[in-house]
Amino acid sequence: MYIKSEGDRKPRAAPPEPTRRRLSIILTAADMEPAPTAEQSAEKSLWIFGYGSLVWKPDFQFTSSKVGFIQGYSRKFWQGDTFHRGNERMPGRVVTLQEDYDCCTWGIAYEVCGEQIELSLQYLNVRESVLGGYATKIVNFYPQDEGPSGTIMALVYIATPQNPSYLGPASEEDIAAQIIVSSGCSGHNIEYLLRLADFMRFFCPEAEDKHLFQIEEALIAILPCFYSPDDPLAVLC
Ligand SMILES: N[C@@H](CCC(=O)N[C@@H](CS)C(=O)NCC(=O)O)C(=O)O
Repeated sequence: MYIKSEGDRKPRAAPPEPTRRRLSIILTAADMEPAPTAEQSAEKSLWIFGYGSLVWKPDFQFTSSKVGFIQGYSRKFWQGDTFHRGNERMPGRVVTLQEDYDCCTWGIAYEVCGEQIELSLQYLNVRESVLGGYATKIVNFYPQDEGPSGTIMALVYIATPQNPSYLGPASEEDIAAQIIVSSGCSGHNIEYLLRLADFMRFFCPEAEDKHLFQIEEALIAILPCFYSPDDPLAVLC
């Protein structure tokens, strides 16, 4: 099943060969854990959909994960961040979801079972809501390569325009310029952008995301030193 993604459908040019380090970071998040045991299957489970840093840094225990998408939203670098990727004087820019009927947003859904549920929600409440300004919502998640019958209800964290850190729309060039000068407790804002772009290139090559890749292109145009065919993150790591 393929839902029209943001922008055009044509696959992008073949991505640069991923270096082992970059792909190993992304694979950690997307690695399929062993099938749940019978006891786990009998346990309660919750699915959590990630579309920003959660696709490459979930940092909570989960039982399984699936790459896929949610419908009716587009991913935008419209949320300010004064902790993880910025500070009060120079807020960074991280992603949130904008309601957009014709679009879908790709990411990873993580299944948490049993005690993983409370532990993951406690952790994400601090990381996403307390420190990030995100609120929770329940959405339908469509796993890659599964039909409509495979739809899964998932929890997602969205930063609405009502939260105090919301920055709203800006040109991709201005967003790139803000990302270049921002860094916070979790690292540089450039890393946040490039790891998300890497995830999309390697796990969702068919799912165009114009906003994300235009920001990446604008950043590379400003700082060509940050982009070498083998590892754009070399300078940061
Ligand atoms: N809720 C989105 C965005 C999450 C996100 O990027 N949140 C920021 C909070 S401002 C974060 O956790 N950053 C951690 C980091 O940048 O390493 C997701 O599902 O991935």
